[in-house]
Amino acid sequence: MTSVDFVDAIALAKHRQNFEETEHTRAYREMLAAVRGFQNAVVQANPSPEQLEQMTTSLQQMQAMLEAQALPEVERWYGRGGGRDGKLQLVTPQLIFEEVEDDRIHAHTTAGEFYIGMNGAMHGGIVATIFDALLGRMAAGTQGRVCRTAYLTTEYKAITPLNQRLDLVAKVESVERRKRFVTGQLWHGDTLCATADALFIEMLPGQQ
Ligand SMILES: CCCCCCCCCC(=O)SCCNC(=O)CCNC(=O)[C@H](O)C(C)(C)COP(=O)(O)OP(=O)(O)OC[C@H]1O[C@@H](n2cnc3c(N)ncnc32)[C@H](O)[C@@H]1OP(=O)(O)O
Repeated sequence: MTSVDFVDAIALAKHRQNFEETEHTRAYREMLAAVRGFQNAVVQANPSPEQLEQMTTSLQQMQAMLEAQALPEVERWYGRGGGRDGKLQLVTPQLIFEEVEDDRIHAHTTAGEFYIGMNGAMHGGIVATIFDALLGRMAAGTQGRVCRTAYLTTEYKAITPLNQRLDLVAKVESVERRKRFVTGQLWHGDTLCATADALFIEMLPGQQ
């Protein structure tokens, strides 16, 4: 495939769906887990000036090491993967997929302190981002349909807690031509914390 082919979302998505986890990519997944751990720690501490200087220098060194190896999107591992452990990504807490059917998904997650809004509640934008990832996976279904979000509406019904298991349910409500209407629920135990409804549109060849 040439870089021109990757202007096409379907070509890019199909290329990226074809991803086999190896020992090397599992080590990358572990590194991302360490980044999550770091993010959770960094929001909770007020380090001393000496510690801050030391950490800033170390982070700048790691950043330079990564920048020297930067790759075009098509070649990166980031954003790929799937299966039970979900994608290699940092934009939401890790989603664990327990059941994936063509019209229903059950997943769970536990969000660390990094995703805090205020007073122990998850940030509302993160709740919506979790739904975009979950409902996007629902729209893709078991066949890996390539879809984009046309709209996503989220209702916040109760505080979404951090550091506790959250259960996520998604359903396809209806399908009309390229349109897939999907809904989602986010539960903490018996408490319904948030709901979402969204429209995903299946992409046409040539669309970005
Ligand atoms: C390689 C990467 C690809 C994989 C992606 C994984 C994505 C994960 C999910 C995302 O977060 S995507 C990022 C956020 N979404 C976007 O950036 C999408 C921006 N919008 C668009 O690109 C276009 O608007 C879109 C592709 C969604 C639709 O444009 P089209 O020109 O293909 O569709 P068209 O306008 O012809 O509409 C098709 C049908 O959907 C309906 N429709 C479109 N947008 C609508 C809307 N907002 N509300 C209600 N209906 C809508 C439209 O009326 C029509 O209905 P009918 O079939 O009944 O005629």
